[in-house]
Amino acid sequence: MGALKFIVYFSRSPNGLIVGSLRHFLVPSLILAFTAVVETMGGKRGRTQRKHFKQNKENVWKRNRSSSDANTNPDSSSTASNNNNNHSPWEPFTTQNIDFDKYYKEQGIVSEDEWDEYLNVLHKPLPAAFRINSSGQFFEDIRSQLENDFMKNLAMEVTDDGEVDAIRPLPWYPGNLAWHSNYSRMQLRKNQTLAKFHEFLKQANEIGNITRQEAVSMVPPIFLDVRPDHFILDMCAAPGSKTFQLLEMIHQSTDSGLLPAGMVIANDVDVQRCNLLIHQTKRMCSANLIVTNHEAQHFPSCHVKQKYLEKLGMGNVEDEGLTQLLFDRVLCDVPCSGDGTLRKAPDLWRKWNAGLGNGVHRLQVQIAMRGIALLKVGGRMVYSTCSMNPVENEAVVAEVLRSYQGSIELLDVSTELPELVRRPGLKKWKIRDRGQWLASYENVLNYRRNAILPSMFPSGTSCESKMTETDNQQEDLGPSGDTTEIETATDLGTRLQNQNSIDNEQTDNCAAPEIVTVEENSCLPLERCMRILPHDQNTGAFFIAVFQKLSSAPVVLDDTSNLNGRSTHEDHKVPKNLSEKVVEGTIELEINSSEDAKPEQSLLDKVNPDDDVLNKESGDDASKLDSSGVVQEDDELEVSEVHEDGDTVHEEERGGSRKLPSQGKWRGVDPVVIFEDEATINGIKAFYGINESFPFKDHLVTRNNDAQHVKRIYYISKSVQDVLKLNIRVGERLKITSVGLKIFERQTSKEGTSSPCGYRISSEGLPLLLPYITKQILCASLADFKHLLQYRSIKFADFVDTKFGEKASELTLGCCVIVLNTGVQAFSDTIQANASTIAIGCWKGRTNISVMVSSADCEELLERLSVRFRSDKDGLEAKTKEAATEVEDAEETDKQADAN
Ligand SMILES: C[S@@+](CC[C@H](N)C(=O)[O-])C[C@H]1O[C@@H](n2cnc3c(N)ncnc32)[C@H](O)[C@@H]1O
Repeated sequence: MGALKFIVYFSRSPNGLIVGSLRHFLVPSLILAFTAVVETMGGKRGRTQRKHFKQNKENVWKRNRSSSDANTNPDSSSTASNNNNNHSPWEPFTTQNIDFDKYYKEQGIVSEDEWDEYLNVLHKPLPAAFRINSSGQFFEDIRSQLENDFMKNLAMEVTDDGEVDAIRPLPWYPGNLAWHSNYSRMQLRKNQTLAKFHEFLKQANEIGNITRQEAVSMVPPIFLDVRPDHFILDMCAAPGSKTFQLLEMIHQSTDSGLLPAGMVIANDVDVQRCNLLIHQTKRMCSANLIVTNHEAQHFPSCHVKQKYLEKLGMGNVEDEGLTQLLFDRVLCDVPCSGDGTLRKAPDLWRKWNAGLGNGVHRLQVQIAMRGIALLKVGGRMVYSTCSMNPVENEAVVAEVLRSYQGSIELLDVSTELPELVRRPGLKKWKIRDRGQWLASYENVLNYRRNAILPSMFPSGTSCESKMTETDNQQEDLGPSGDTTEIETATDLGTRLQNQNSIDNEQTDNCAAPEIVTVEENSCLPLERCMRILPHDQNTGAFFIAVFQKLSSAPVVLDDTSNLNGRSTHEDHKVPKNLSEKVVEGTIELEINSSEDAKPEQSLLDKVNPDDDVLNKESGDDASKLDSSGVVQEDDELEVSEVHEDGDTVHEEERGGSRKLPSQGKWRGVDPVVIFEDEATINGIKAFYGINESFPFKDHLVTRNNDAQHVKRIYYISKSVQDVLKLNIRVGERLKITSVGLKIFERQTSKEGTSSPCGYRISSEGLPLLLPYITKQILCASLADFKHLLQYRSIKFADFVDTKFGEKASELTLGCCVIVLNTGVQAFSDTIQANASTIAIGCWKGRTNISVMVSSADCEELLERLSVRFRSDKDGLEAKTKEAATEVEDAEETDKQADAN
């Protein structure tokens, strides 16, 4: 059965990094085609990505120190024994982990009689899944090809496991737009039909017509309930599969040439992963996207206060555009231990231990808190992880609910997406630390209180409050009255002794609690959370919780917060209970950021005289916390408009309307500069005959201050423009790594320099501009259009339609657009483009027309055309001929009219 194989796995490691591992092992036959993401991206991947993957490559067979060290860590001791002592690198990797089994059995993640099935499925490779890009021009064709061709033709092709219907739509995903495929790579190559399917997947993925994505990972954006006018923040966005989904959602129903009113900010802390994100989302061609690079828990506030505007004599907030950056939707897909991806990343079996989840809990809470703070009242936030662990899931949700009590609600979404099988969140769980079970915070030894936090436990209470509670109301221990004693003080003493010997560490400062420890049970409605488990519908695992913000929450920051097991360091200041001191208004968590604000001169210096103040402010956000820990509302960003001497600056004093200056303060990040070089813009407009209704002003940006040497010009939507303007106003708090859609590119070829226009239209920008172009645009017959895609360059005289060849020769030297005549269009010079218009960017040279589209794009487009037009091929050609005759007749009539 097995065959010796080299398999390259790319998987999400616990911290969210993509880990590539070259494995040398006996394949039990089911190695999924999609697992080797590299295969599809390989040849085309940019330098940055290759470097990134290379750096993370790890041979899971190589015995490293951590596996031999595992004996010293009680939580991974059995993992080490699982690896056994035979150091042969040829042995299949382990998919067993006794600690894992113990941990999840104890948590009651599934009932006892389900356990074997659960584990059995968890050990199987993950079926591949992909989504059709619903905002793509060909999405209906692709869906119908899957439904009518592949699904039917492959109906007889059972998988190696005997699975029938190995490709099928995911029943819970709207509109048959997401699919499951369970063929192994070997199978995909076995016969022609499967090979064709494989080729289809590779090609469509590369172009962006489909996106490979784990089925369960598609769920969180659906629960966000996105509308095209929403401002959305994706807090931990890389590598960007969910960002892509969010962009699809806002673009879905937008007409050709128009942009939605909403926008997405996709953020990730890791610069290299931001590059993956940019690469991934580039396929979406969106002018409504900003990619930022911040720690999500410190994502900046961008807020210019109303009363400050009043102070400046600018009372009308409407006139000032956006004055605060809050979001209608926030996706909080946090870094996690990742054990929900075990089927895709089996190397995790070896690495898994309970400490992984404990280690990320604090960060997860901080990110989720920040997400809520940045949410508009009435807005939704989805919190999700690809982990099954309650400490990363229910415990985080509970802590957020406790901190924002009353001002947020955990939504019951049980009626949404009814076909998705999911389980309610847990109400009780335990914490495992260093080989010991802890049912309550009072079990935590003093010296472990830096790592094990009160918020990890179902009650969420610290020792002191717990003691007060137990003293006062022993009987009131949870809504169900579950007071099961699981450990007595004597047991605990014995356990502490055991732990002491296990850890071989001093226990001088151990707490010696004398209270009875009871199993905790959360009184919060955590059953509204959703846990998707692998054996329910043959997927990976995921956890999802949906919050709604009910009111602008008052908040107190307090050093003794539940997250502060360790110290009173500023970084750990997070909202605590809201019952004490409060401040009105939106929560502003201004926590000391480790990010680097560059105090360098930039274009901003010339425009904004307050730069020194701004730098000071963004470098020292923690100064906003007063001694009591209360956020000082008055400080909030108002200094962005105040001189150091305290004088306010009026807009007029700066010389009228303020320009959008560059983003120049972040080290290593190119500035975002509004491109307003009139001569160049007018030249572009005139060359392509771009209709005046196309909005240019303040919609073009570059990453280069020097207008004369701009290589790429990007287009931004009005929503993105508003955010950029606000960002300038607040002192460039957002560190923007990518923004907008590449619309024009400087000509670099020899011939390009002799064209009257120095810029060509990029493929990404063409769909947006198409309805507005009136010059340098021609309509070609299907035959000529296909020839162009096939041969990539055709001499004027060699076009099938000689008239088209003549017209092409009359175009001005430079970039041009060739539109496919689908029969409805007459061969005239006025082309009425709409969402269904198929067009490509070309180059009109001295003797020929050449396409300016990658060969992969050409191949995919050819494939799309052959699928779309195969059924009515004859009809189309007849229509084309008819249209050509009509035009000829019209021209003849014109000529006669002219002659008369
Ligand atoms: C689970 S992955 C996100 C997957 C992504 N949402 C998607 O669907 O493609 C977690 C991401 O969080 C990022 N991350 C880790 N710590 C972070 C932090 N403090 N702030 C922002 N991002 C962080 C990691 O770099 C990683 O890309």
